Amino acid sequence: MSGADIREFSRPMTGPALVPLIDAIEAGEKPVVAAIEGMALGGGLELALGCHYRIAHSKAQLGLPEVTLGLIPAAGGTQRLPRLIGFPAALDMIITGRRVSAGDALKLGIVDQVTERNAGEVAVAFARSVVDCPLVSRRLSTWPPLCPADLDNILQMALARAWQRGRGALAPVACVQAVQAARLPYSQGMQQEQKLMSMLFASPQARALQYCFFSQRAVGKWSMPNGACWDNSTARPIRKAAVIGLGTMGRGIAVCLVLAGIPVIAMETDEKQLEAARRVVMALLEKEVQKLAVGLHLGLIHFTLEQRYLREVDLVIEAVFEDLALKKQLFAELSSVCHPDTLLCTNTSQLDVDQLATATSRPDLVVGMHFFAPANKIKLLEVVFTSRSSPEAVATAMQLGKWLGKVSVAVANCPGFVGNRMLRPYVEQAGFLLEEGATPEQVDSALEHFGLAMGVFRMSDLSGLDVGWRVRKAAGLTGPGVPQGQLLQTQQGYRYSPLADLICQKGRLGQKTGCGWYLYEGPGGHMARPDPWVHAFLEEYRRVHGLQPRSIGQQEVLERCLFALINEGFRVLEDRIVMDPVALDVIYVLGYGWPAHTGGPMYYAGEVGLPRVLGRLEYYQRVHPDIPHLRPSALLRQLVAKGSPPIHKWMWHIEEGSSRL
Ligand SMILES: C/C=C(\C)C(=O)SCCNC(=O)CCNC(=O)[C@H](O)C(C)(C)COP(=O)(O)OP(=O)(O)OC[C@H]1O[C@@H](n2cnc3c(N)ncnc32)[C@H](O)[C@@H]1OP(=O)(O)O
Repeated sequence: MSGADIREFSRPMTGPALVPLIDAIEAGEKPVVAAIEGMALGGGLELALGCHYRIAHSKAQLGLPEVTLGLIPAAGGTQRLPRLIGFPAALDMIITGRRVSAGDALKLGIVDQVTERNAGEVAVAFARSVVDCPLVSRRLSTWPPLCPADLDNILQMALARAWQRGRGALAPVACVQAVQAARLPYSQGMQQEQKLMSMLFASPQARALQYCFFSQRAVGKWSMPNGACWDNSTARPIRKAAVIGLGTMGRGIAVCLVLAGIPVIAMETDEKQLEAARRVVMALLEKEVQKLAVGLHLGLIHFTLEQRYLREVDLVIEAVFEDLALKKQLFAELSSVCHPDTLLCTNTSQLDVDQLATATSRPDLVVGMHFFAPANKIKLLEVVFTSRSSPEAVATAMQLGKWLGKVSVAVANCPGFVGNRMLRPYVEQAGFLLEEGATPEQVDSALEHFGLAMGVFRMSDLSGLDVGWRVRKAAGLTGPGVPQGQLLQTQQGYRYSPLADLICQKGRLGQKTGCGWYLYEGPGGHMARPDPWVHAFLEEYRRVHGLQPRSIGQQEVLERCLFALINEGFRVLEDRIVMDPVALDVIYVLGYGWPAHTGGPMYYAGEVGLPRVLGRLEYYQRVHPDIPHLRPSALLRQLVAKGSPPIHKWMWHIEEGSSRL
C-alpha cells in the first residue's frame, strides 16, 4: 500500500477517513498483524503502525514520503513512529521521506519480523501464536513518548536541518513541529498534527510538489514530432555497454552502469588516465557496496585501452573531451569498430548531435545521453534525439536511463539542448548585474534565498569557469582573433559581458584553481568566501568602462535572472524541443537545483502570473534594448493574450508545423 491516491488531493475526499479507521484497528480486541509485501508508504505505513504487530517480507520497503508532497504524515505517523523507534530515527525518516528496507526496519524496531516467505501466510501463523497475548502493550498510541534527556537539542538540530534542506520549503519544518508534539499526550499531539496538516494541505507548495511528482512520471511518456512515442517504440536490451573517456563524467557514468548490474567496458586512450580512473571508479563502487549493503559484482567492469572490446557491446556512451572535431573522429571510428547494431550515444552537454550522427554509418542509432555531474548522483538524464534518430534508439536510451535510476527526458537536438540553453540567459543576466553594480555574493544570495541549491557564481565555480569560456570561444564571442566591442561591451551586435572571460584569463577557473568568482581554501576547496580581489576587479572594470554602479535589489536579481531563463523556456516550447512544459520543470528541478516546492521554472511562471512575467520582461527590455534574451517570447505574449491558460494547455497555443525537426 503506497499511501493515498495523490490525485484525490485536488478533488473532494471520500471516506472512510484514515485516522478513525487506524484508531479503531488499534483499539480493537482482536490482534491485527500487518503483513507487508512490496511497499508500505505514507498512509500504508501509518495503517501498519496502527496494527498490533508487523511482519515484513525481506524485499519490502517502508517510508513516510509525505514531505516530498509538501505534507506531513497526518494519520498518526508523526505521533506513533517516535513512540516506536525514538525521536532521532523518526525525525530522520519523516523529514527526509526516505524509504527503509525491511532489514533496516527490523533493526529500527518498526517491524517485528522479516521473512523470505509469503508475508501473509507468516502473519497468519504469527497471529495464531499471539492470539492469547494481551494487546494492551501493543497499542502504540498509549505508549509514553521516548524522550531522551537531550530531546530539546535533538529537536533544535532537526529544525536547523529542515530549514537547510528545505531551502524555503514549509513541510520539512512542519514535520519537526509535528514530531515535537509527540512529547505531549497522544490526543494533544494528534491535534497539533491535524493543525499543521490543514495548513499544508491547501498550500501552493504542496500543489507544486504534487505537480513535480506527476511531472517526473509524465516525462516517461515521451513522444517525438514524427509521432514515435513511448507506447509504439520498443527498447532494445542492453546486455553490455561501453564508456569511452574516463574523465569525471565518464567515471560517474561507468559507476551508474555497474550499480545497475550492466557489464561495462571502460575505455581510455592513455595508460595513466586509465589507471587513475580505475582507482576512482573502484573506490566509488566499494563505497556504494558498503552504503547499500548489497553484494555487487565488481568484476562487471573491465578497464581497457583496446578498441577491440567494443565489438561486443550493445551501446557505447562517449564521454571524451568536449571538442566537436575529436568527437566526430571518434564516432567515425566507432562506426567501423562496433557491431552495426550498436547504439552510439554521446554525453556532450551542448555540441550538435546531428553533426556527430553524420560522422557515422548509422545516424539512426545515434542519440545524446546528457548526464549531469556527479553522474552517479544526479537523477536527471536528457536524451537528445536528432532528425534521424530512430524511435528504437530513443526508446533504448530512455529505458536505460530509467534502469540507471534516472528520470529520462526526451529532448530534440538544439544548441545547449534544454537545460543549458535556458541557463545561458540566466548566467548572462548575472554577468550584466555585476557590471551594473552587484557583487557575486549579492546575486547568489538572492538566488539561494529563492531556493536554488546554489547561486549562479558558486555553481560556475563548481563546474569550472573554463567550461563556459570554451563554449564562448567556439561561438566566436571571445578569443584571440575576436575584436573587443565598444562600451558597454558588445559582440555580434548585442550586449556582451566579457567579465567571465577576463576572470578566466587571470587563471581563476573556480574551485579547481582555488579561486574564481570566490576564494577557496586552496585548489579543490569547497568553502566559498567573498574575494576582495574580485570586488576591486569589478570596481576597476566599471571605472574603465564608465559604468556608474547602482544598488541592485533582490527583486531585480530574481526577475532578471529567473524571468530571462523562463523566457527562453517559452522559446524552447515554441521550437518544440520538448512536447510539454513539464519536461522543462523536471529538468530544472532534478538537474539544476531549482526548488521543487515552486514546481519548476515554467510552473512557477504560471504561479507568479504570466501577465506579470510578461510585464516585467517588457519593462527590462525597455531599459536594456540591447539584450535580446529579455525580449518576451511570442508564445508568452500569445498565452497572456489568451487569458493565461493553465500550464497543461500551453502547447495547444503553438502553431502546428513550428517544430524544428
Ligand atoms: C494524506 C496523505 C496520505 C495518507 C499519504 O499516504 S501521502 C503519501 C502518498 N504516497 C506516496 O507518496 C507514494 C508515491 N509513489 C511512489 O513512491 C512510487 O510510485 C512507488 C514506489 C509506489 C512505485 O514506484 P514505481 O514502481 O517506480 O512506479 P511509478 O512511480 O512510475 O508509479 C506508477 C504509476 O502509479 C502512479 N502512482 C504512484 N503512486 C501514486 C499515488 N500515491 N497516488 C496516485 N498515483 C500514484 C504514478 O503516477 C504512475 O502512474 P502513471 O504515470 O503510470 O499514470
